[in-house]
Amino acid sequence: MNLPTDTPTPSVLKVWGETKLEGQARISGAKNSALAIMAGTILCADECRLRNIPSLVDINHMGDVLASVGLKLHREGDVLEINAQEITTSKPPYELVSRLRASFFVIGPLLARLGMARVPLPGGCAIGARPVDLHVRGLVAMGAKVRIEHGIVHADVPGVNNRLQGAEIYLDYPSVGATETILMAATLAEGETRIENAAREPEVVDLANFCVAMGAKIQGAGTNTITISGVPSLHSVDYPIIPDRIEAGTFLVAGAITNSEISISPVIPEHLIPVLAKLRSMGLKIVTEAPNCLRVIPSSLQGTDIETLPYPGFPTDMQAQLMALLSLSAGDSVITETVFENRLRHVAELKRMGADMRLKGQQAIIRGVHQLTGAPVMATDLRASAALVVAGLAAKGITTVQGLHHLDRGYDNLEGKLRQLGAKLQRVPAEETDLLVEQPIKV
Ligand SMILES: CC(=O)N[C@H]1[C@@H](OP(=O)(O)OP(=O)(O)OC[C@H]2O[C@@H](n3ccc(=O)[nH]c3=O)[C@H](O)[C@@H]2O)O[C@H](CO)[C@@H](O)[C@@H]1O
Ligand SMILES: C=C(OP(=O)(O)O)C(=O)O
Repeated sequence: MNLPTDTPTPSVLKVWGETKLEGQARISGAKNSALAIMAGTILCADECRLRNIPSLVDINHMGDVLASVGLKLHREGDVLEINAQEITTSKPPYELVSRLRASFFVIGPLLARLGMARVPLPGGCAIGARPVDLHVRGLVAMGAKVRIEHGIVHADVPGVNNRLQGAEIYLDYPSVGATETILMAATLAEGETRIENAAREPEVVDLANFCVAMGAKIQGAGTNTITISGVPSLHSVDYPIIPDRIEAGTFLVAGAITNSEISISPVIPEHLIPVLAKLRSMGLKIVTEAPNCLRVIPSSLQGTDIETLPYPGFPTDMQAQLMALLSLSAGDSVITETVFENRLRHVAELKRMGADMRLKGQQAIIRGVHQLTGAPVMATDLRASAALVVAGLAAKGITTVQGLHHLDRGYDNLEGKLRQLGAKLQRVPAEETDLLVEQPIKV
């Protein structure tokens, strides 16, 4: 595929602080929609054309996973054509699958198309244990025989026609990935599948809309009960990916933390409801300039409490960025991370920059300070990397962010887009800076 390659490592990002931003940021297609929909193209024995695909290392890696099972991919700009007419194997290799979480989502479509799949346990951000038991239980309920051996999930559909059977599936937790795996598998199953306690995230709805555009029969996506009536086959489609609500939220925080007036588009404001509600409750003025364009206006900000939850609750993928903002907001705040058990490691890094915060179990307790100061910091996961960059834009002096492979996984040209708004950032080889983080600090 004609996609960006991994960042040559090690390099670090120097961020000059006390920046004012100005202008409009263009929001790319949603990473988590694009990745699931790329897996979904396996369902169609023809060519699919996906538009608004972001330029990300994760997309590149997902492309490699699809190519490894025989799909043909061609990318030009933000258009990605995927032809799944021929699938040569049901076994994507560990080296590719282990690079990202979403690679595991191919198990549902592979099983639906071929009646068998051999998929290694996935990778992704080290933000928790992230088991796949809910995915597997859903497939088993639909008639698959599944065993996990040597880190590989072996799934087979017994019977003469190798077709999964519709089933009633209750998810113990509204997992995004499990909902997507089961939804895709069910599109080609025999009979009706009902997913109860399904995830309601906009990316799940986008995947369902994509499947419906290919001829699938799906009702209820976006609610906690999704019903899928299996069809024998799906047809090719030309489909645009929704804008990335997490990238949009990150830019809103970038504007707020630097006391700047910027606008962002295209966005679907409805997808940002929990983020907008929280930002507005902190005192941030955000106006709708056009149906798909939001403008953030400089405002003095008050601390607040945040609890991450499945959609329409506050998204865990915006937690780190909000923490950066709360570190500079007046008064006390408490952030409770309920979705992933290991997603507060940026607390230690923000403390390096002078933030007043401490960890108590799954909570970060924050006391707003007047100023952060630039420091060498380490990105511990994807959204932590963005949080450190936006904190660096506000801080006094230079912040040097290491661990950029996280940033490149999920942000389409964040530096370029910020630079266009007037920020000063530069990627330099690690050896050209003497500010590297050596010791983790105690929280
Ligand atoms: C590629 C992608 O779309 N990634 C998103 C997706 O991840 P992902 O699909 O992995 O997230 P899930 O919603 O599945 O995970 C939520 C919680 O459920 C647990 N769980 C999940 C599956 C399972 O079989 N068993 C189980 O216990 C997880 O460990 C986690 O604690 O949704 C997350 C929650 O909005 C986002 O942070 C990720 O950015
Ligand atoms: C956690 C994330 O991604 P993934 O599920 O791919 O690790 C994320 O997008 O913040």
